[in-house]
Amino acid sequence: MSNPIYLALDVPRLRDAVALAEKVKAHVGGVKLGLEFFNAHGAHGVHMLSQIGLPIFLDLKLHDIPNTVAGAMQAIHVLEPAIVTIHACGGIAMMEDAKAAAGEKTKVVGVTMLTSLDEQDLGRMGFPGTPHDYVMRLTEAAHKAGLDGVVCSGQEIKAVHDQWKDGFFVVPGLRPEGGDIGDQKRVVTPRQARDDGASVLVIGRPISRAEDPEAAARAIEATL
Ligand SMILES: O=c1ccn([C@@H]2O[C@H](COP(=O)(O)O)[C@@H](O)[C@H]2O)c(=O)[nH]1
Repeated sequence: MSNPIYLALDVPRLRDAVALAEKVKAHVGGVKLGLEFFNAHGAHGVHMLSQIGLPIFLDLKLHDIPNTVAGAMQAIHVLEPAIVTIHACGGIAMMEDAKAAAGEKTKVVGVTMLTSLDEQDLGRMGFPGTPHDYVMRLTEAAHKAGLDGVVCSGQEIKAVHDQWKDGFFVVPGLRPEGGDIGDQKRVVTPRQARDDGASVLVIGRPISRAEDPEAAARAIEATL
């Protein structure tokens, strides 16, 4: 089985991102380039990281009208990402058009509810109900729209997997036992997320901010 860990490269300088990926590449299955990286380094940065030889996950969380999101998907086609994220709450038509515009080898996954939010946050934004219900509703919509899968927290992955047996599921908000959770709220360990059905385990700061990132990645890999 391939390594499900994708390292989130949320570091400001391109050369630091490349050096970090080089350091841990034996212990991860791919790299995730998000808004911080892509807005700073764009396509050039993606090409630089591609040279390391790991699959690239573009975590762009696209969220706009269908025509605009489809155009963005076409624009990144040339970068051949293995995975791209869009926001599932952008609607069924937006998700359908995004999937249709993506390259054949690119998995398009819908972000359901950010792992930095909890039930209280939902209520404060005017959405009654639990994270579980919110995630399950958006998962159903993403499935209906023909996406490859969703992004959810490790607290919902089991239910999501039960509802969508052959889906592709990305789980961030992961911390080794006792790790600092920072701004994340719905958190589980990498091992629990994997056991409950995650396809991809997104891990950033527990590796990138460790004193010895290579040792941290190796230790997390050993728990799986
Ligand atoms: O719901 C979500 C969606 C995406 N992310 C991204 O994952 C990493 C997590 O980083 P850590 O340092 O391991 O907390 C980060 O790039 C987020 O943008 C998420 O956390 N939650």
